[in-house]
Amino acid sequence: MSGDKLELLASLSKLSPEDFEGNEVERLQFISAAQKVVNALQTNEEKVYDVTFTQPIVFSALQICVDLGLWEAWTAAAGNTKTVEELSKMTKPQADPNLIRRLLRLLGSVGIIQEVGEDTYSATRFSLALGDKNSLMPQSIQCRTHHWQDGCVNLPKYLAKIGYKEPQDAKDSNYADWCPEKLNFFDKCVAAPAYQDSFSGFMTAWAKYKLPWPEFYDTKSLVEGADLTDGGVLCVDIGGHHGVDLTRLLNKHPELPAGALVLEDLPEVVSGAKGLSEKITVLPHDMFKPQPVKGSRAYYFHAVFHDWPDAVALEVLKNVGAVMKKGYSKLLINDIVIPPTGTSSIQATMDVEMMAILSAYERTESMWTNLVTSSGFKIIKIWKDGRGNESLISI
Ligand SMILES: C[S@@+](CC[C@H](N)C(=O)[O-])C[C@H]1O[C@@H](n2cnc3c(N)ncnc32)[C@H](O)[C@@H]1O
Repeated sequence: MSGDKLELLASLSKLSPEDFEGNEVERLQFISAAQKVVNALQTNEEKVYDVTFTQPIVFSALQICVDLGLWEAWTAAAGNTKTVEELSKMTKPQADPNLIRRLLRLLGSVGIIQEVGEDTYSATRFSLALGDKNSLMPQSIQCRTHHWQDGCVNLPKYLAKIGYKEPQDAKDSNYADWCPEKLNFFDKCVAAPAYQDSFSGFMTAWAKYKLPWPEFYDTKSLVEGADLTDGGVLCVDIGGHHGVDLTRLLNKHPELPAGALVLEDLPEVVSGAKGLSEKITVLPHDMFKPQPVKGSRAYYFHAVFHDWPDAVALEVLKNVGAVMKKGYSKLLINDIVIPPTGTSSIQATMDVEMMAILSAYERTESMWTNLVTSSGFKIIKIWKDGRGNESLISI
């Protein structure tokens, strides 16, 4: 290889997130450019090998090491350099050392762990996180096994079965088609606590990654225009899961009184909300039933409408519209707005996964306008997160 290519390789291989000093847009542009380089350099045979052969088996190896408690034990041992023999002794039940050797060789070859010598490995930032439940990475791996994996495998068969119509039926979904009990996604989560836990872990990890909404939406004017006397409510977070978004709002406005923030989700979901501020009222509620909190300053939905096709989303909007106070209440929808061009792979993946799991979709600006106007609302402004992922639609 020529000297300048070697120099370029050497400097690129030293890059870390810290080199971008919190400039997320630049970091993401760099990743996208690096992926284009890989695409340009790979032959078709290498590409098909990677997508069809490498990626599925790498995932299996990750899950097996989660099941064997290997990541957890290795992280507890500070991720220190270990031999295959030592690592296989950490597994429970104790696995055959040669089985572990072969899995680790695969994971070393794709950079999940680092090979430092013959049969010897050290941990990486990612493998350490795989062994730390607080990072929510093990739960996220489990979530693919519980939910995404079979849904993705079934989608081609399901689409052929329904004549390649765009899935729009929230009940007769691809998920229900493959699920042994024929349940839909959220019903399966309610029926099987382990499935709810893995989904909650994945979603909490993803919520942590997102830019907090009070950083790109003007929450100050929301608070200043609110009447919080006599138990007035500032914000109801509908489908708010474990309350991360209300916590972020409270962190920005710590002066808010108790009761000003209301977290709503299904009972099986809000029961998992731990360590919330006492200022946040937790209200188990099914959003398909009439909204119990009337005249709040804001009704906030984050990544909720992307779970539902328009016909169902309209029912939810109707329930909220019925309790909003004219000229005072605001509807805030924090979700992806698919751009006309240049959709990121994160946004496009979310869109097609929503098809596979829920017969749902991400929406373009005109799709949002149609949905919102069909329920008698009007978009006032779309606030972008500045990172090219989500936007806050203020109505
Ligand atoms: C994709 S998650 C988004 C959670 C959270 N807003 C966030 O952004 O992290 C969708 C949420 O809608 C909730 N959900 C589903 N069906 C619901 C229903 N009928 N009533 C209330 N919440 C529901 C789920 O439990 C889940 O927490």
